[in-house]
Amino acid sequence: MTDFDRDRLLIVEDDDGLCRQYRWAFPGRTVLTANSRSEALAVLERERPAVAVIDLGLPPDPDGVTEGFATLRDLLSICPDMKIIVATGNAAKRNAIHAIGHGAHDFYEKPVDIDVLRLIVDRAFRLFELEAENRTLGSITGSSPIKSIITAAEPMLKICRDIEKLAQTDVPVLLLGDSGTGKEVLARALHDLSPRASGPFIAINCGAIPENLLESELFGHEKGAFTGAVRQTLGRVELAQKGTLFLDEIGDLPQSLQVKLLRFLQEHVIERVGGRKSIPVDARIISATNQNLERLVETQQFRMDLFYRLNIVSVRIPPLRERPGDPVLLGRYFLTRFARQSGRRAIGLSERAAAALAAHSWPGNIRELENRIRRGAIMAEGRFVEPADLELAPADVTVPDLRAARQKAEREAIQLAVAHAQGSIASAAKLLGVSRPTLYALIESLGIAELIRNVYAPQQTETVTESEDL
Ligand SMILES: Nc1ncnc2c1ncn2[C@@H]1O[C@H](COP(=O)(O)OP(=O)(O)OP(=O)(O)O)[C@@H](O)[C@H]1O
Repeated sequence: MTDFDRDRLLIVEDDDGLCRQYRWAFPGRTVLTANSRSEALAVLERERPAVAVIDLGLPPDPDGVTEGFATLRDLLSICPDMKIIVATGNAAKRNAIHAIGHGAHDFYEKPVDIDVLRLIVDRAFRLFELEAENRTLGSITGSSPIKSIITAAEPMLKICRDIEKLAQTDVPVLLLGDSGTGKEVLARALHDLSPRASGPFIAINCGAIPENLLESELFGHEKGAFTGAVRQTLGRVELAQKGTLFLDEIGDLPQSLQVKLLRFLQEHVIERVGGRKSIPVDARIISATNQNLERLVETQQFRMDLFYRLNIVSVRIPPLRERPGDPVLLGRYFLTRFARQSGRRAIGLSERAAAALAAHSWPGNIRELENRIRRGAIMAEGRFVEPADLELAPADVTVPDLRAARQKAEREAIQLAVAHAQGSIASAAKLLGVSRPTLYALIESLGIAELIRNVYAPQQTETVTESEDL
């Protein structure tokens, strides 16, 4: 959902008196109020506020926080860009921190100090504005430097950086990756970022065209070259003059045409079918395949000399299951896009649907994800797409909590340091930048004393075994 109203503030609060107070507290902004989660969602859909303040204690659980958290989750599922500030009663800092962990922008403690809240709200609006500008400039691409590539996964970000560098050169690039991993999107990005961007980008799928038509499709033909050749026709290679030629499924190129393509790569000239003239063509070549070209070379189905010409630089694109976080990021992106294209109301991914996306193995990669989300956007009955709408089995919603993640990291760091220090706790403490007693305490609290004793420090004198501290 993109068309937010940048001055609308949603207050979700079940106390009518407080609601009235809030209405006067933000001059210059349109304050919308809701008493419950369902009202908040209705207002969100109608008015699209950029910032919300929600009381965690909402009916039917006014003394607890479950309904407040459910509201936070639902609002963010529909509008992940929205800035949400949570109000916590009774100095319950733990809840506030928990809320931030679940995507809230900020929190404040009740009773309300309007001046403080106004500052927090102003800051949230400012941040929203800035992010909105960034989104317009760079579209919602995760943190990807290339507009058309939505990703936040490190291996793909590295590829985007490589593509940016390769775009400045004219070397042939071979894109390797399974079907639907985005080879064509990357080929186009390579062209768009290159000095050839104002020239044509011409793609041809070598596997999709029958062999007897492929030659003329690639190199063109003269009038009368064969029955039915009623006029001169330019081939894709020639059409790519001053631009980029993208040869998809290059592994399917028949042997006879491999020779002709090789000649073009060596001499930068082509001959149309039925023609005698050599025509110079200046085109950058990008090829792609999901086959193992080296194997095809070994079995002599693909010419080795052509392979080396095409494979000056190769880029291996990881399958979607090896891009942590991307299924959900891309899922939200496609959902927003489909809702906008079809003019339907905005819907979000339920927590269960996000977990199912993250757990699925994506044999069809991004094309499969796109199709499933398209289906989900049509089938969803409520405000949220559920796993069944995506034809996915529900997965466990197990988000690792921060404490467990920290303990795991600490455990690993300590084991590494003790191993490095060959069992000396004093040296390990130095390596880790903590005092020796602190390290002993940590080892004990993490329950790894025995492991350290037995595995990492079997022969040391100064080990955990004889620790005076433990
Ligand atoms: N990182 C990405 N961000 C957004 N959309 C993507 C991304 N990667 C791929 N897509 C979309 O996924 C679909 C499949 O991508 P693409 O056609 O580039 O894959 P491919 O590897 O060339 O597939 P094939 O080998 O089957 O031709 C396209 O609709 C494309 O727009």
